[in-house]
Amino acid sequence: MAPQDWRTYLVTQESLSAGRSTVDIARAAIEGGVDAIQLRDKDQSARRRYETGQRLRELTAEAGVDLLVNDRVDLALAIGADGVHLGQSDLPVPAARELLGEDAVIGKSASFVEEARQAEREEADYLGVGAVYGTSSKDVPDDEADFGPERVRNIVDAVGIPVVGIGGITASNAAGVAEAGAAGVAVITEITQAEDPAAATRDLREAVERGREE
Ligand SMILES: Cc1ncc(COP(=O)(O)OP(=O)(O)O)c(N)n1
Ligand SMILES: Cc1nc(C(=O)O)sc1CCOP(=O)(O)O
Ligand SMILES: [Mg+2]
Repeated sequence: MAPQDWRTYLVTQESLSAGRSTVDIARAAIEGGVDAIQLRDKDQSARRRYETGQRLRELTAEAGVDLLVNDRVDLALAIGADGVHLGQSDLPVPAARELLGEDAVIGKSASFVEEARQAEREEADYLGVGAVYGTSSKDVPDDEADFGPERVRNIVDAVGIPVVGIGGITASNAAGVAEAGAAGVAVITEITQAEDPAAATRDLREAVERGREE
């Protein structure tokens, strides 16, 4: 599936998963109809993420869900992921493309219009734009924090590649992010901390669909 068709995108973080494993959360999110999963778990060793990534690859391949890896091109290659999500201080998109190949899906983080334009010039396939709302899942600098759907709209209007909103997104505010022009939403805790992660994924998807129709 292409990034413009992603409605819901799970970013994994086992330490925020209420005692459940990333593989169990991913399985439930797949049951709930998630479109893409990013292996993040930044606090874990490469070896541990490799082992988790192999399981995620099996599950996502069977379900037709896209699998991306946060930051690490080597890990993406090792587990046969569909692509990688790069931040502002990671490898430039063309260097990652050289290693992963033309078919890889490469996403880039952008919090400002100029970062978004630069990512598009580098031929990123999609943008992760945040933090749209307040989040305690990651430390975000003040000028990138809780900027609201208006900045999502500004970025969507400035580029021609799909935008995924991230940061503090829940089923209650996701429609507003989609209404601002985002193709979909990426979340950690809305799914990982939910009592029922499959239902949380379904609720998020419904909210995005509603926002897209506005
Ligand atoms: C979909 C998506 N968007 C943005 C990010 C943030 O990436 P980055 O800025 O590199 O921060 P870390 O996640 O690496 O801490 C993301 N991971 N996914
Ligand atoms: C990984 C990440 N990146 C962000 C950014 O703004 O780039 S915010 C974030 C954490 C998202 O977690 P939650 O859905 O629990 O708020
Ligand atoms: Mg990163």
